[in-house]
Amino acid sequence: MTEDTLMINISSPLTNVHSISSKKGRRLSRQKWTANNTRTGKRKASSGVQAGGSAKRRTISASSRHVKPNSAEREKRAAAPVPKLSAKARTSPQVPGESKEHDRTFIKTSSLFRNNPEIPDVLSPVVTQVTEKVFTGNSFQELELHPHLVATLSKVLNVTSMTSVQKQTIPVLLSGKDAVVRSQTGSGKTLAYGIPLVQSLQAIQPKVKRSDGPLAVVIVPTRELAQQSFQIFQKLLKPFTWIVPGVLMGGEKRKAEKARLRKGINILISTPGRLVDHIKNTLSIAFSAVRWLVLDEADRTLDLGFEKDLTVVLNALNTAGSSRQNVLLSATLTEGLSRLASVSMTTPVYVHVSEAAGSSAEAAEHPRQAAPPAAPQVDSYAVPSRLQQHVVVVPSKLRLVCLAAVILAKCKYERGQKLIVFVSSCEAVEFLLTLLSAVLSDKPAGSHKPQLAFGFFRLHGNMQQQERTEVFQEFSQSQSGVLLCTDVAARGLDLPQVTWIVQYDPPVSAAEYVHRVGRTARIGARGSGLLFLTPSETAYVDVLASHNISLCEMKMEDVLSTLMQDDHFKGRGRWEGKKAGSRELEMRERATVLQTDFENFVHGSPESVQAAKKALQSYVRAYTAYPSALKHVFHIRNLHLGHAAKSFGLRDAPQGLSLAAEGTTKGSRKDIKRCAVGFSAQPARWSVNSQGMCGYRRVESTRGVRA
Ligand SMILES: Nc1ncnc2c1ncn2[C@@H]1O[C@H](COP(=O)(O)OP(=O)(O)OP(=O)(O)O)[C@@H](O)[C@H]1O
Repeated sequence: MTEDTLMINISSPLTNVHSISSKKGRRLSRQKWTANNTRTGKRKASSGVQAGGSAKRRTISASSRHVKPNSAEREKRAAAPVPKLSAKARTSPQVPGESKEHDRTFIKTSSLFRNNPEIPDVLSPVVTQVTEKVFTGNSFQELELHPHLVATLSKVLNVTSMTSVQKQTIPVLLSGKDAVVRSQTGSGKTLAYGIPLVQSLQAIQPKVKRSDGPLAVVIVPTRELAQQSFQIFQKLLKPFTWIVPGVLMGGEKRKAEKARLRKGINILISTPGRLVDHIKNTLSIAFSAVRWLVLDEADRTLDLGFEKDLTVVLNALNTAGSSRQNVLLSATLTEGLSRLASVSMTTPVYVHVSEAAGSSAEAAEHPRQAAPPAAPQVDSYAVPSRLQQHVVVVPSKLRLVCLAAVILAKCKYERGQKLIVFVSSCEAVEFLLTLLSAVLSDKPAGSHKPQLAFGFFRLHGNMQQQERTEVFQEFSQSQSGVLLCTDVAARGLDLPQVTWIVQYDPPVSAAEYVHRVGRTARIGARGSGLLFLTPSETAYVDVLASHNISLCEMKMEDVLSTLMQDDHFKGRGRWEGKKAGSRELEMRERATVLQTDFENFVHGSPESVQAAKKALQSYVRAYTAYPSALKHVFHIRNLHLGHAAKSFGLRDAPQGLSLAAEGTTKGSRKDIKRCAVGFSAQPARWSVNSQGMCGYRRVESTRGVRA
């Protein structure tokens, strides 16, 4: 046994893998790599707990990233008494059908709590958070809208008073002007453009006919947002049945879409790629009647590399020649968006709600015309005032158990909590879904069927469209549960009653942070966010602060303390009621038990090991692709591959980890566009140094990279 490893013997009934949802697709994907996977009857874990070992002290040194234990500390540890080990493992009650698995004894879990970098205190700079007032005291009746439209707003959409962005935007758009609209997430931007659009189309005489084709084109970055916007138009158009909305998006059958286009769609909602597809291949698409162009989440549409597609769309619209109103909206205006505004718009009105909120009432009444926003304002993002933002600093090795503890705390020990967990790749979403749902399930007494007290859902770009739609609807309607997803769910989605946003893998920019966290605390509701950072990534807090975003630190120990409520993860209970510090020691032991469960599960079958490796590979690949402006925070050389492997339930850093471009699947490319950068053109060779840290150098090989 190494200095770093000790064995404890934990016996608890272990369960078979189970499915967590009635959905066939999800069940199948889980069963794929879990069919042979049973958890061992004996769990042997190394807790790394020393009898006299108090919690590692935090230091305030922000520069101490990946600090190795100094020699004095190492000596102290070496000298510390090591708990006596049981020579023989206790066996757990045998579950029928698990006898073979029980032969797998003496599995070691190397210490979770040793050799971690020290956790610096997070000193979030003091910033003045930009806030916006969500509601105004003004009702829609004050506007000159069709009475049926006002009635629909209150009866069908259940809205009566205007939000700030609606109060400022609707009159501008009703007057026929172009607008660039920025207001915080969940503030009602969809209706801010939807209401004037419907008001203007219903007033056209003679009445609009299907055969007129598109009168309005609404472009959104994701399929789910396209569906969501389409549904809102369906509701708004209830009294105006002669106006037909329609949606076009990737993943749907082109032939069916062509048929609908032929029949006639008046309000066309589409993702950019699919619209370009139809512009190129569908004869019946004609833009001569278009009067409105709306780019919702316009900065994201550019981010995703759709700039080319947008150029095709704009050219097609411009060639058709009709004059039209242009509207760009986003909670995060960027330079790219302003550039686009100057390309496609004439003297737009800039509606910036946060500016107005902080300035005089008169300014609030009169949005600025034509002048683009001043530079500092562009970088200050407003976030909902009832959003509580937290950050937790967790060493790589402990990430997985901390995530599990957060999920248990919210979903098992509290009621009615709905979480969204953002991770960086499709592979990691799939892997975590299977792992967490298997390991965090309960097995009620007298039953061999594991049960989850809450549902897990997943959403990423590698899923079939039908399943994406089903999951989106299911999670929307669910009262509680956890949605594991990539950034496909970061923008625009209005999922009701989401209470927590967990950013397990940090986002690629402050703007993406704002959009992700904006899936909660919508339209004046409360909500919370938790950002996971490793000790080497704490400078990200300063990056966010430069955009006026302030986070409050949550201590890792507080997160892990949930495990004290869950006797599934009870070790031998050696620390119970003993001297001071015993609670922390027991908590560490429980964390180790949980990690051992994860590792046993992963190493229970070659398929699951493979899935873990694939997920780790995609994580590392995503890590290499943070933009250069964030390399001082997220640099691959700061990533400890062995520690990162632990957070995927792997006992060691895998050999031959391929980071080649060919390993990137179609879906993950879409979801983590950043990951494609640099691999195919200039492959790098990865290596792990004696401390297990990653490094890379450029190589000529086109076959990619190996650790
Ligand atoms: N005037 C209103 N009164 C009450 N609820 C409203 C009002 N306007 C919109 N809402 C509701 O607020 C929620 C958020 O609206 P919406 O999705 O349009 O926000 P958003 O500003 O576009 O957010 P994001 O920036 O995240 O896309 C929706 O559920 C919508 O029905």
